Amino acid sequence: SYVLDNQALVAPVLSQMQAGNIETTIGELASFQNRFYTTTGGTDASNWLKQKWAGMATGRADIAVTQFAHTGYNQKSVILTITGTDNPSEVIVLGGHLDSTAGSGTGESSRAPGADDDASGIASMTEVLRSMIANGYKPRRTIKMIGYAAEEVGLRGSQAIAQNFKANNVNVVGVMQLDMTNYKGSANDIYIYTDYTDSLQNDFVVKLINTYQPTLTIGYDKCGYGCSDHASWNAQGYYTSMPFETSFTQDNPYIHTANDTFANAGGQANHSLKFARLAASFAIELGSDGA
Ligand SMILES: N[C@H](Cc1ccc(I)cc1)C(=O)NO
Ligand SMILES: [Zn+2]
Ligand SMILES: [Zn+2]
Repeated sequence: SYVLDNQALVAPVLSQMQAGNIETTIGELASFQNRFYTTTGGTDASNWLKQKWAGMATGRADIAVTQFAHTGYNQKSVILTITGTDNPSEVIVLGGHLDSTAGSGTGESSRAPGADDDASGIASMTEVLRSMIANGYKPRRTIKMIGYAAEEVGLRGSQAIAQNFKANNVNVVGVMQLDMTNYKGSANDIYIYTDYTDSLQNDFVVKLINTYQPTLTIGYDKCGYGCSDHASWNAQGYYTSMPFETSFTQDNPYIHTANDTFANAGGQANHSLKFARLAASFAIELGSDGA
């Protein structure tokens, strides 16, 4: 439910989260020449993320990491599953995309670091995972973290996954998308996007920010189109939210170029940490609810 009644579980996980760890993961992902959905870099990045998350989950029998193969291109999505203890059929999804692009004509040697778009989102999720494990957190519901393939070419990875989940009647109770979390280009800290998302869940997200990160300021905006993977889940009727780094007109000008670097987002991950903490509070508040 959207009642905040798991503060004792949320607080220690949030306090342990650090920007430096997010910076490290952004650097690792940005070091691939590109992560485009049809290149070897795109395939290598997917395999790398699977190995990284699996390594972090060592010793946790309730955590599994799999790859979701897509038809028509080699890059696979990566799905980490933390199986719930006593209410496992109800599922929370945190998502970001692992592919990157340098724009039209991206090929094997194209440089596309995608530090903000969307290494920042993957790195934010990874820090959530690390702190949950460090604190021995075990959810009652199932929590899935998904690195989508092929977002840049039409939300293709998330569309396949959301359709698959719907076809299999997976009871996803909430989805949060983290796409671009580290470029602070606007006055407010977190912008709640109101199109292709769910308004009641968005109100819950605002409550999470006001409760767990009360110094942060909130803005609202719209993309006007399906601007990231949340739209794939929305299309299948699932509740989604997309907290975003800036207002629509002030978005990161470097994305989809070789200049989407960590340095060009300010050379620190403090903005991403806000989104990582929001994602952690979202997953733990919802994930700790019984049937
Ligand atoms: N279209 C999105 C980028 C994007 C998303 C939201 C806003 I506001 C501005 C720009 C993309 O490239 N996602 O990978
Ligand atoms: Zn993106
Ligand atoms: Zn993009």
